[in-house]
Amino acid sequence: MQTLNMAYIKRYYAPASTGNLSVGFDLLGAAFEPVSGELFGDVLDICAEQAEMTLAIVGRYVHQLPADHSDNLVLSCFYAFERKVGQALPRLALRLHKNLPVGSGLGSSACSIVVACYAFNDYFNKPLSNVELLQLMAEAEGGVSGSVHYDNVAPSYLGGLQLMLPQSEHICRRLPWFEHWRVVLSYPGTVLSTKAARAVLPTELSLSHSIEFAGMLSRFVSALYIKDEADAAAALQDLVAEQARIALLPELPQLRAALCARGILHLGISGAGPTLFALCQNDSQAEFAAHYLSRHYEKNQDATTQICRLSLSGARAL
Ligand SMILES: Nc1ncnc2c1ncn2[C@@H]1O[C@H](COP(=O)(O)OP(=O)(O)OP(=O)(O)O)[C@@H](O)[C@H]1O
Ligand SMILES: N[C@@H](CCO)C(=O)O
Repeated sequence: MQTLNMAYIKRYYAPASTGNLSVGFDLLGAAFEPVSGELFGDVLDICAEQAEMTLAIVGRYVHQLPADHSDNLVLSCFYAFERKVGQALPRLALRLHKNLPVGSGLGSSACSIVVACYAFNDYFNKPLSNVELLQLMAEAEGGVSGSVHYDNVAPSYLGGLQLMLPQSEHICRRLPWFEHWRVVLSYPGTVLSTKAARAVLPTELSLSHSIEFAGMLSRFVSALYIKDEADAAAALQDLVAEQARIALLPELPQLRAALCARGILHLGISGAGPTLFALCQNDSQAEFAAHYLSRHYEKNQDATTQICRLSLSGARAL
């Protein structure tokens, strides 16, 4: 209990992230931060070195986490980090500010994993390289969702819009982005586990479908590089997950039609959902989308809608 009010030695932050970005199932992800400057991501305080590991949890979404803190990803990341480093590390008093809702499609588990691994590596003088750290994060994320995918951990750690590069030693690469784009993230307040949302996915894609998927992702990436905003927006088509997941988010088509009728570029599923992301060309569109989604998509007191820009820096010490 004492850690709840303890001063901290170091404080770390990792931002929310949107996996898939509609067009890049498991291969594309972006980190976002509210334009208001609010910290919409988890914060981890290292409060003291001591004989045993302890974790206190505070923050808006603490009630969505298991009551038994020994199950918390922050602690499992500490032991996984210690194993990867290969030497016994001093035990810490930790405090997690759980600012992201769990099972939301905002990369909540990834965010806790990223902030924890980043914090331990920084605090213990960087024994792991960027790539080793990213692999550790992805393994931890795989343990939660049932499959190793980097599309939340990579952007939350490195910032920006990240494209995964299968079989490359680089793991992922940052893509260009339109600086004036705003993304409205709307979380309805209901929980959807990533495992459950993955269970409904098709296990195979036909040849023609695979080519269409690869083609649409290529169209999006090339449009970003040549700065063709209209073509990039037109390529935001989910040809893998949306059809299978629509039964879990039945309001999406109607909400999308209403927002796109106002010139908003796209409304898609953030990660596995239920959060939706609206891609907007400017602040006034973003304000409209935020107002509309707050009114028509939020369902309870856990809900939140945030107007965001791309998080350029990702995880960091505060
Ligand atoms: N610090 C933590 N943050 C988030 N989830 C945690 C944490 N510690 C343990 N968990 C558990 O990990 C699981 C996270 O589930 P899940 O992957 O569905 O959520 P999510 O990461 O919020 O989803 P998404 O990636 O779609 O945003 C839950 O069972 C949750 O109780
Ligand atoms: N790419 C993952 C993201 C989970 O947030 C999925 O859609 O299942």
